[in-house]
Amino acid sequence: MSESKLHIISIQERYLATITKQLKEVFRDLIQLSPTTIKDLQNNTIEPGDVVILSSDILIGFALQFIPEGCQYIIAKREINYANMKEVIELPPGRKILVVNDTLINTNETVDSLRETFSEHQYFAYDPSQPIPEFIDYIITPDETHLLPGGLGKVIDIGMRLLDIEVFLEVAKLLDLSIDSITLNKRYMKSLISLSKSYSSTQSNDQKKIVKDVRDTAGYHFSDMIARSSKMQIALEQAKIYAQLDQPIHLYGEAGTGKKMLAQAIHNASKQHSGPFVVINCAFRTHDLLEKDLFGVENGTDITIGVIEMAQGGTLYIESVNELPVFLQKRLLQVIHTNKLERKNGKNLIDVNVRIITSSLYSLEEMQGEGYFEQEKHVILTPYSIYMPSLLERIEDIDDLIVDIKTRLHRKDLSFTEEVMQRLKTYKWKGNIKELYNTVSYLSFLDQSLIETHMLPLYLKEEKESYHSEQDVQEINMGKIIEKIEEHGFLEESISILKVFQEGKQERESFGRTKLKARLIEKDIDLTEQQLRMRLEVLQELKLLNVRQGRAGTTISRLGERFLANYEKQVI
Ligand SMILES: Nc1ncnc2c1ncn2[C@@H]1O[C@H](COP(=O)(O)OP(=O)(O)OP(=O)(O)O)[C@@H](O)[C@H]1O
Repeated sequence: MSESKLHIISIQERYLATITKQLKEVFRDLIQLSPTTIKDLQNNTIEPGDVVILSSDILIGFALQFIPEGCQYIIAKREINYANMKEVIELPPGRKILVVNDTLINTNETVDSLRETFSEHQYFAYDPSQPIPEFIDYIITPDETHLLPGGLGKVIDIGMRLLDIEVFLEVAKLLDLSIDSITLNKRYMKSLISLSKSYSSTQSNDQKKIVKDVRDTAGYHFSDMIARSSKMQIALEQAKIYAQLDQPIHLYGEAGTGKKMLAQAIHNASKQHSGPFVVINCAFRTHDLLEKDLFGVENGTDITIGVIEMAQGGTLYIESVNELPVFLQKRLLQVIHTNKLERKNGKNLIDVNVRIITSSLYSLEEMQGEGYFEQEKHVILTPYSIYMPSLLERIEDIDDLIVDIKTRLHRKDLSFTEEVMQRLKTYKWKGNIKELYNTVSYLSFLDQSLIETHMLPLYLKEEKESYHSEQDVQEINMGKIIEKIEEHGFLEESISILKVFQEGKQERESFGRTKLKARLIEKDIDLTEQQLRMRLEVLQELKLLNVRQGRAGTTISRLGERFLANYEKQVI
């Protein structure tokens, strides 16, 4: 293995995980990889002699301050994954294809790659500020299907763009790796296949390899955690008390809510703070592998140490603990109770002193419920658990969180227009704080001091459905909506209209008036053109429908879906 490290720096966590996986597949154990998102980049992590890959040239200005003199850096050239292109190859020539990606820069890059290789078709970059062209035959997207406007015909998902072979050749040269170009080429081809859509969808979770490294640094403290909201303050108060108790702790909450950050802060406030902080994720590992990775294994004199031993004197943070099979939970519980560990095939008991913190999307009670583990119930590893609220539950923290990321990126000067702030505050943030950080990091690198709506990434610009309204977050006001529709005297018809749109959504279809009329006739509702228009106008006014220009047509909104679901419950 090379003495030097290869640092990979990216804005988006999801992209970072994918390219790190690709680099691991190609270089295997020839080099040490150190992936970091730009927001988590800290001083002194990159050392002279190391090599750095920056996921985009917009990071140069910011990242250079962390890269010591004499360190080489490479801008990651990205390429579409040809292993996913079968469907495109099979298209008859001359198709008109709309390309949808998360930002206009990325969309244009993807269009360029497609034009270069599949020049028999015409490509159009999707720009949400422009109407969608009428004549589109297909849509191509690199793993961004959630951004697609509805009802636009056939979608081909070509998967995330990966690193170009040039990046690998350059890294091998800069780090003087002992790998010849033929082997490197072969492994590169293999990485395209193993990271292709079809390959990963035919694999079971068990076969998937883990992306994250087990060793981690605990860089965060309680003082780093933004907590203006009462829900977050409660979580922090509990954590501060539990940190001193020397007991295992369970953290639960949606993805990206800061569970790992809190685990690090607990570690740093605990007796174990000078010991290691080790992370293992139970998802995507076979039971056999999990056993070896956790407890270690002995084969005669050949001993592999597991993460529990690695965390000796420190903290072991176990993510996705609900994926840990019961027989291993029982063994873990035994370690917690006895402070003794037995390796797989081990002859002796080993003394261990490790603080365990587990995390999951589920609470301990939920994990005890049926369905998570075939027949057996989850073993309660600890009675101490902390709920991490979602960003929507603590939306009053958003201003401080935005200031925090701007400070971390030395972009305190960056400001947002009122409209942008409004969008940030009403967006659904399904990926929670992680997604907020990715978004603000991206905006910080646009080289602008004032962010206006047209500069926002696609998902914030266009997807009205992704936004919540006051009613949506709190209680949807059923009575008021029903009253409003009943004023016009067409409640039952409106429910049928919403149902048609709901069915359409499941079939990924939107409707123009003609198609809608036909579907309603099938339900024995025959409305004139004018009656239909009036009903649609009222439903749109109540935000139960999203009406889009051009071929995108009309679809049911999130509020509409919730209204319908509640209405049906009430009727039953
Ligand atoms: N309270 C907070 N204050 C400041 N930053 C935060 C806070 N919570 C989370 N973050 C930021 O959000 C990022 C995501 O948090 P983290 O990785 O801890 O979430 P997670 O719940 O462990 O996610 P997952 O379940 O997806 O692994 C962190 O890197 C951190 O930068």
